[in-house]
Amino acid sequence: MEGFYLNNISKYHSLLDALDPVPKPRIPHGRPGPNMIVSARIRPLSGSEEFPSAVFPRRDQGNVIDIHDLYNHPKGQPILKSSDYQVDRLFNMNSTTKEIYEELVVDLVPYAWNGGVGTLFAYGQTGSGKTFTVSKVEEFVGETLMNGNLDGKREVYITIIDLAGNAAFDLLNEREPISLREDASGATQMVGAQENQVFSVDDMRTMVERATSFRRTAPTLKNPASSRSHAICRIRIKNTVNGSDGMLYLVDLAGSEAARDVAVHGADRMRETKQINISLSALKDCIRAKAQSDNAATLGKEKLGQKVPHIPFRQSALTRVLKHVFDPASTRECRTIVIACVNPSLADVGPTKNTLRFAELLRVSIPVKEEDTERKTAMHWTNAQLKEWIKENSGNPPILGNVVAPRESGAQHFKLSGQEIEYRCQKCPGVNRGQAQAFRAKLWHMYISP
Ligand SMILES: Nc1ncnc2c1ncn2[C@@H]1O[C@H](COP(=O)(O)OP(=O)(O)OP(=O)(O)O)[C@@H](O)[C@H]1O
Repeated sequence: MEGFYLNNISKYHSLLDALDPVPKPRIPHGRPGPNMIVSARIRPLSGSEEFPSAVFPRRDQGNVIDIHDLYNHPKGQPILKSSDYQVDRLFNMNSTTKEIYEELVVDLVPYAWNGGVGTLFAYGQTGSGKTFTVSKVEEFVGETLMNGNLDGKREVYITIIDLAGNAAFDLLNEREPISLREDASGATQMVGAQENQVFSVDDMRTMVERATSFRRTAPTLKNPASSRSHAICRIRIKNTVNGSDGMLYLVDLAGSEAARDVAVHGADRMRETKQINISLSALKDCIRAKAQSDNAATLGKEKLGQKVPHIPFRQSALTRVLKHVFDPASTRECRTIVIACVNPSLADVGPTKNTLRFAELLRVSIPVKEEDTERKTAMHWTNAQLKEWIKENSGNPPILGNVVAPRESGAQHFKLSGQEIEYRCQKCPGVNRGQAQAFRAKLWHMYISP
């Protein structure tokens, strides 16, 4: 496949140039639930990358990511196959980890400081930037915890382990094997793992670096130092006065690798890849089931006696350690942040689509109709109200030429942010009330709400 892409790079560029410059709008299907945010980070192409980017983020248009793949049409010329995906938060090639930390992660720290359980996962294909992101986030978390700006007195302890298949190892103790056992309360304990107290930012940095040096890596086609295990950094924030301890779990998952990527390696590597993929698949099942269960709770389905999904957290060591995130019986409040990491290269477009398809599945979506009164109002405006709203909200530069007089068909034309838009009201032939409302919602979403 890479040969096909390589031979058709100029064709790819010409197909991209011919694309409609106004991307397809995407109607949001809801807004994120309070306890789970699903984000994506697109890393820059590396200097040595021979393929162009196939990933086009639209951060200011509802966090949509367009992917343009090249399809080898059996009966003729290659054609573009385009798809788009939407996440709750999107970070593009220029975003720094500091920005990601400040926009997405920083709130988890005071949340855990005050007794909550916060978890961050980075997942994605091998070489997509998971370790790059999580290791920096760990450093920033250390700074926030240790800078003395959080109220109250706490003690901070850190444990860092890695999981390879069902075996677990202590990365703060030279990768000594440890065991995972359930205690009487059903919580999974990392038996034998060191828990070190952290007194300063430097302490935290040193421990994270030590753990990284013991992490198991091996070269893959995409990454010469690919992490072949899942690393879990657990930070326990002990409340020495009262209340329960807060927890932060920062999880750098092993990269998913397609069989073709490991084809050059031996049977052991194939087995290892299979193990990684099995545990990632178990994790996906659990996060997905949890998202559905949260959705059901939000919509009140469980009250109506409808079945809530079973969460299979016993399927792997990884999901057992992270049981608190999924366990419906848990009484502790948890917040989870998912970062889907993406390498934008055209050669990686297949795994990228898988990563983003899964990110979409994880989103807990609270229906906009029921929850977002502002949007609900937007959907019920009259045409005169819509005109007024466009006039007032089109920002800078304002709508050019204002709203053009209605045409015979009943359609109105106006320019918003430099783009000509045709608004079709319900008087237009073939447009019913619902479609007119949906169109207003689309406008709202694309141009105003983000
Ligand atoms: N946002 C970024 N900016 C610059 N370089 C990056 C970025 N993200 C990743 N890289 C670089 O890309 C390479 C692969 O990144 P990294 O090791 O974090 O990938 P990974 O997803 O953890 O891979 P694996 O699953 O194989 O361990 C590294 O050389 C890293 O420095």
